[in-house]
Amino acid sequence: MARFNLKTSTPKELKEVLQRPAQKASDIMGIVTPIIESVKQRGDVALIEYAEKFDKAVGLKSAVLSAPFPPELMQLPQETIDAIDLSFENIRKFHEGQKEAGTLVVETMPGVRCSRFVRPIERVGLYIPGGTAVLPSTALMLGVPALVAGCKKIIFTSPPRKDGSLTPEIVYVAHKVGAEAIVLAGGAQAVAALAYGTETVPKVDKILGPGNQFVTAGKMFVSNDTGAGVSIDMPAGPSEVLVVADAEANPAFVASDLLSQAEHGVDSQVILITVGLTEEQLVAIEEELEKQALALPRVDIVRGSISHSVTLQTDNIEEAIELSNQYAPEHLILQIKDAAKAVDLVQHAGSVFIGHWTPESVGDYSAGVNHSLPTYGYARQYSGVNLSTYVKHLTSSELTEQGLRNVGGAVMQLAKVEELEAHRRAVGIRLEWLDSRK
Ligand SMILES: NC(=O)c1ccc[n+]([C@@H]2O[C@H](COP(=O)([O-])OP(=O)(O)OC[C@H]3O[C@@H](n4cnc5c(N)ncnc54)[C@H](O)[C@@H]3O)[C@@H](O)[C@H]2O)c1
Ligand SMILES: N[C@H](CO)Cc1c[nH]c[nH+]1
Ligand SMILES: [Zn+2]
Repeated sequence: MARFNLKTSTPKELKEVLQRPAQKASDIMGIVTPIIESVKQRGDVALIEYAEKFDKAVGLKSAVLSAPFPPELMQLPQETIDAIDLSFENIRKFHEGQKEAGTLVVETMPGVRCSRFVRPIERVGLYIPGGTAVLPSTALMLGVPALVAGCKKIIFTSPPRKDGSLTPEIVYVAHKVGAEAIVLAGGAQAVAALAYGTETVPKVDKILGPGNQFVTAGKMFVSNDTGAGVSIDMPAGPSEVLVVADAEANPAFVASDLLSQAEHGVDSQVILITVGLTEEQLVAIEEELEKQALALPRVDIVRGSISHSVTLQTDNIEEAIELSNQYAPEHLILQIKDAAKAVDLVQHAGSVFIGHWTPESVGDYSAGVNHSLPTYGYARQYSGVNLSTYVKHLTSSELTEQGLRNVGGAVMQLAKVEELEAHRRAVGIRLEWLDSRK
């Protein structure tokens, strides 16, 4: 990885090296717009055609597999079932813990009661990536909170395999979370099917899930189409990790964490920020990186992602976290002395992994935190998927006669300022009625 030193680099240089590779790509919208239009116009036929074209899936008779899912489609080794079940439970517990205590009620003035309460989003479409790697863990990360939140209709979508089938792990998770159907489609076409509906794909209210640039662009497109009436979770694109390591960090652990995200795709990006390391310590990490990378089955993908990844050298933790905040990584790993304390300095990150015994992989699969997180620097303004991603907050107001007397004057005055006479009268007519009874 190319090295840069905070002391000798200009702010312009730093901005440049911290740019995401995906942001350098051009005209993705130009590619996804005709795909979305085609699904809108031609429905299932288009889905099946795109599955043949992009996923090389043959023999697809239907674009949808509906529940109840046949047991033969979810045959799995017992150790995989056990791993899914354990992860399911941890994810369920953590998201269950996020439930709000109940209705929030505030009496803003005597007789003026304002409340806020929660309702689940009824129909959710969950995108499970399946291009370079099939990710049943994402099915867990998206499906379990939907179940906990009480969403009525859960629809999965994932690219089919070349023989037109789905991986049994995804079918098993769909069954466990009570999904109604699995759409056999990936990319922007899957997003379009969920947003507009087709002959067999039910339209949903919200689309969630990570994916490559085509998926992310598709989600952005449909969420901007007021005719679609669909929202999205966030832009969750190519995986990224930023590791902060000081002299206490084990070079082998640091390298393994960088590689765990580098292997996702050539457009993944991994950043290492070192704190006060000697040349010898830096070289030790670089050597580990090379040694471990060469032993990986996905070494070619790693070569691609490492080619646009960098090491930044700093002198202290404050500088390191400041740079990390500037980058706003999807995952931030702190392999430093007193790592838990440094979390106070973190302003922008999707999910933080604290200390030497917390590899990011535990969050990807089984710890309980969600792995569907904002990338491209959107951790500045978006949260990762969590229970609130699946619900809406409604508010209510309830006034007594006294309450209307207390607040009515202000309402009438502001309505007058805005020259909205009917608004003013809706209050005035009631106050007059109350006065007439005196
Ligand atoms: N941010 C997160 O929380 C998070 C979580 C998990 C995975 N990820 C990321 O999700 C991504 C998954 O990407 P993936 O590619 O493996 O799977 P994917 O399912 O997102 O994309 C595969 C689909 O892309 C479409 N596609 C491929 N080439 C195309 C082209 N030339 N034109 C139009 N459409 C095309 C096809 O329809 C295909 O089905 C990875 O980058 C991974 O790092 C992110
Ligand atoms: N690290 C990915 C999120 O960026 C999620 C994942 C799934 N499987 C393995 N990892
Ligand atoms: Zn991962």
